[in-house]
Order: sequence, then structure tokens, then C-alpha cells
Amino acid sequence: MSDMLSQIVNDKRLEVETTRRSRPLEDVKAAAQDAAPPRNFFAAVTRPKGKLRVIAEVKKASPSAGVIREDFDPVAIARAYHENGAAALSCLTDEKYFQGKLEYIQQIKKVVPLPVLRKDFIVDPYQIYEARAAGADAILLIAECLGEAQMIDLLILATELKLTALVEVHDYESLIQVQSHVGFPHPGYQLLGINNRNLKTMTTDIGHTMELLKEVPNTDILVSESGIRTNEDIQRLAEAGVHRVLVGEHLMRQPDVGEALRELIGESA
Ligand SMILES: O=C(O)c1ccccc1NCC(=O)[C@H](O)[C@H](O)COP(=O)(O)O
Repeated sequence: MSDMLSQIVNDKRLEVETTRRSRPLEDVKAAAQDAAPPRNFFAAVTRPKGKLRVIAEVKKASPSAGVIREDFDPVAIARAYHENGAAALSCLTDEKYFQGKLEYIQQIKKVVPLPVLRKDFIVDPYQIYEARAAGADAILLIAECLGEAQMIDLLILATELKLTALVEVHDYESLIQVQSHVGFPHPGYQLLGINNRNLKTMTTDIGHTMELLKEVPNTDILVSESGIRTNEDIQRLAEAGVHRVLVGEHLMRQPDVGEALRELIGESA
């Protein structure tokens, strides 16, 4: 694991322990059970087959870029994404490194009909109940943050709660390790994300998706994440058979995020 990731994961474990003391697991489980049923994130990004699907990200800051957008209104951004062609949303909920908030998910879902992914560093089942209780429809599981048995347990729990899991890999070894678990315990609940960000250098390169994709037999569930900035990037990925992308920083840096999304999709006037 890179130094950056291991620092984030250590902090996350401490954060979960602190939160658990103030809100016991039983309370979070009850809230998860009472939450409105999840929207189908998997279907929103995989259907129809072969059509470009953008998961647009709501992100104020990041470790690699610092503050990306000073004038940050998560609900207005989500609404603009919805009105301009996003298939689904990703919302950063990590506070320390991304200035996100769990509450943003609920606020967004009140006004936007799209399914929402909780983008965070999940290391404990508690966070999956917490995500569902907060209204999330999908969660992120980063292979480099989890052991294999832990990944399987978290996938089972996510599926029980009817959440889509985006299983993300950064490197080749993780891809080989998790590949057989994507589609487990049931197909139709998991997506496979290839993250183009090198967490040692913090640089991005969409060539990374092209490289790892050779090992992926089913590109219908594949999402390319990070460093996607232009319609040419999207065309390049589409030619290689990748029709789902997750885009944050490029959109968040533009004054008009809706227009930027249309340009990215290739639908601007
Ligand atoms: O963005 C970072 O600096 C970062 C650092 C450490 C771990 C994860 C990080 N980013 C999370 C993501 O992968 C992105 O938010 C997501 O894929 C969108 O990427 P981008 O379009 O490049 O903002």
C-alpha cells in the first residue's frame, strides 16, 4: 500500500472507532433498515449495454490537488450533473482529506433522482450500514485497502443491503486477486473500477486502464476512474471497450459543471 493510502486507512480506522462510540452499531443498523430502498446504481451505469455512462463526482478537495472548488454547493453541482447527462453520482464523504460529508448524500437525493455512490475508504462493516442509513445506493471497496477475506465479507454485506459495490483496483496484483470476487455473491451488484491514479506519484494516466483491461474478460462492468478530462479520453476508452467513466476533478474545476459535462460527453452545441 502506498504511504498516502496507508495514512488514510489508519486515520479511517480511528475515525470509525470514534464514531462507533458515539453512535453504536445497533442504532446504525436500525437506521439502515428504516432507510428508503436503494436506487439501482448498477443498472443506471450498465444499461443500455455499450452506451457511454458517466458517473459524475461531487468533490471539494483531494490530497493530490488541495481545494479544487472554493465555491462548493454539493446539491447545485449534483443537479447540474443530472440535467446534463450524468448516469449516476459519486459523492466524497471523507472529511479529513476530501472535505466531504456523509450528509451530502441525503441532501442530494432529496432533489436529484440519480443513484449515489458513497466515495470513501471503507475498512469496516460499520461504514456500510452507515452508508445505507445515509441513503447511499452504492459503496466503494478499494482492493488495496482490504485483505481478500475482508473484501468478500464486505461484498456479502453490501449485497444483503442491496447496495452496488464498486470494487476498485489500482494495480495489476490487486486486479488478479479480486477479479473472481466481482460478481460474487450475485452478479448484478458489483462493478469493477480501474483507477488511473498512481498513489505513489499521485499522477494519472488513462493508459493504465488500457494496460489492465487486457486481464478483464467482461468489460460490461468496467469503470475507468481518475484523470479523465476530455472527450478524446472518453473516445479512446470507448474504442478499447470501456463505456463507463468516473470523473471528478476536471468537472469540479469548471465554472459551469453542467456545460463541462456536456462537452465531455460530446453533446455541446
Ligand atoms: O484524488 C486524490 O488525490 C486521491 C488520493 C488518494 C486516494 C484517492 C484519491 N482520489 C479518489 C479518486 O480516485 C477520485 O476522486 C476519482 O477517481 C475521480 O478522479 P478525478 O476525475 O481525477 O478527480
